[in-house]
Amino acid sequence: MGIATLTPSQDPGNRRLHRDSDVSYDFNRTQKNKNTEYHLGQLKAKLAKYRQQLLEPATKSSKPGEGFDVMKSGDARIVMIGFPSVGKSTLLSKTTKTESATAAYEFTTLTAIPGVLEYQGTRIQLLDLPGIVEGASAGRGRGRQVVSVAKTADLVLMVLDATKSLEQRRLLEYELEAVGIRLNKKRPDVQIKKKKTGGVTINCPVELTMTDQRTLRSILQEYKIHNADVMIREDISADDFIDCVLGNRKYMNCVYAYNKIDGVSLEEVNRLAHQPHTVPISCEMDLNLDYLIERMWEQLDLLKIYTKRRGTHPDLNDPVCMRKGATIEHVCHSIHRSLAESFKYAIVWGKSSKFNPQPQKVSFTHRVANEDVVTIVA
Ligand SMILES: Nc1nc2c(ncn2[C@@H]2O[C@H](COP(=O)(O)OP(=O)(O)OP(=O)(O)O)[C@@H](O)[C@H]2O)c(=O)[nH]1
Ligand SMILES: [K+]
Ligand SMILES: [Mg+2]
Repeated sequence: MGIATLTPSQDPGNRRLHRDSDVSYDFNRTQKNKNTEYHLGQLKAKLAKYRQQLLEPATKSSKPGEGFDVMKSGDARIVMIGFPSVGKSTLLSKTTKTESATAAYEFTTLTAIPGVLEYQGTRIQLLDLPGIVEGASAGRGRGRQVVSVAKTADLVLMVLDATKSLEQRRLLEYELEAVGIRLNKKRPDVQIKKKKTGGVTINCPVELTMTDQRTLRSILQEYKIHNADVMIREDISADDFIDCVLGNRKYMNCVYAYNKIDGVSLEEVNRLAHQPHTVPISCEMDLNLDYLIERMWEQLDLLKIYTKRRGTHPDLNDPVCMRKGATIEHVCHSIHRSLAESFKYAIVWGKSSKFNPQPQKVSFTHRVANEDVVTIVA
């Protein structure tokens, strides 16, 4: 039992505390941990602020055209991130009709090269990029350009060399995290509403096991937020909270592809295959590439929308693919450019219909759900 449940009225004079040395020891330790966590929380808030300042001038001064300006095309974009010579270009050449130069030396690829993956009736842009090096996010090599292109993707494909040290994955994750990308993580359920006066109120119906309100308040103070209503609906850490205060984090899905498994033991392949979001492949020997594409497609989380002309059956063979959060307006645009102009209303059947299984008449701003059937009335 936690000592915190004892109130003075339940235990006058704290007799139990004095008699039970184990408990008092625990109490001290908990107190000490709490202080450590508090100071660590403050330190992290300062660090995050400092990093942000480091990143800002570069983002502002970068002129259009300085990055890799490749037009987005197709239903979604996947960006390949990896160290030099792990096989990114080989993978692009194997899975798309685009040839990207490959060679045994590092930095063969010096710019962004787009290819198109065709899968399940969808066209997905796969972007080959230069390899990045440690310190990329701080400006080494073309690292900053590469990691900023990563932000434009719907999915990050981290390409790793199965014959190299396992450290490489953590190093790459660090580079992406440094520019505000969070991989395979949901945006924490936290709302911060700034006010003019009234101080800080923290509403938290769940128990916080990784941090406490004192730490969260000090983080707000660090960012000069002195008046705000904060609503926390899940057990977050101090880092999560800093992410929410900064508000510019990008939460992205990521698939880890370990290439060159032709050079490692079966045990190693087995171990890699059991890690979350991980697919072992060999580009050279054409191993597991189909499965990689299947897994990436799943992680893209696209919505399939079936269109139906009035008085006919829906066309189940040719869905329109949309990103999560898409509205009827997006559906119109992807059917035909001019459809949005003559739009009157739409009828939806499926999960997004308020009357499901009955249809609903909706407007431009209605959000569609996966496998909805939509009729556009123009
Ligand atoms: N053994 C083995 N070698 C591979 C495999 N895939 C690629 N390679 C080799 O790895 C080397 C680098 O491949 P690239 O595709 O140029 O690698 P990259 O990641 O695009 O490299 P940069 O553009 O320089 O960053 C080439 O010599 C490829 O032949 C594989 O599955 N197994
Ligand atoms: K190479
Ligand atoms: Mg390359």
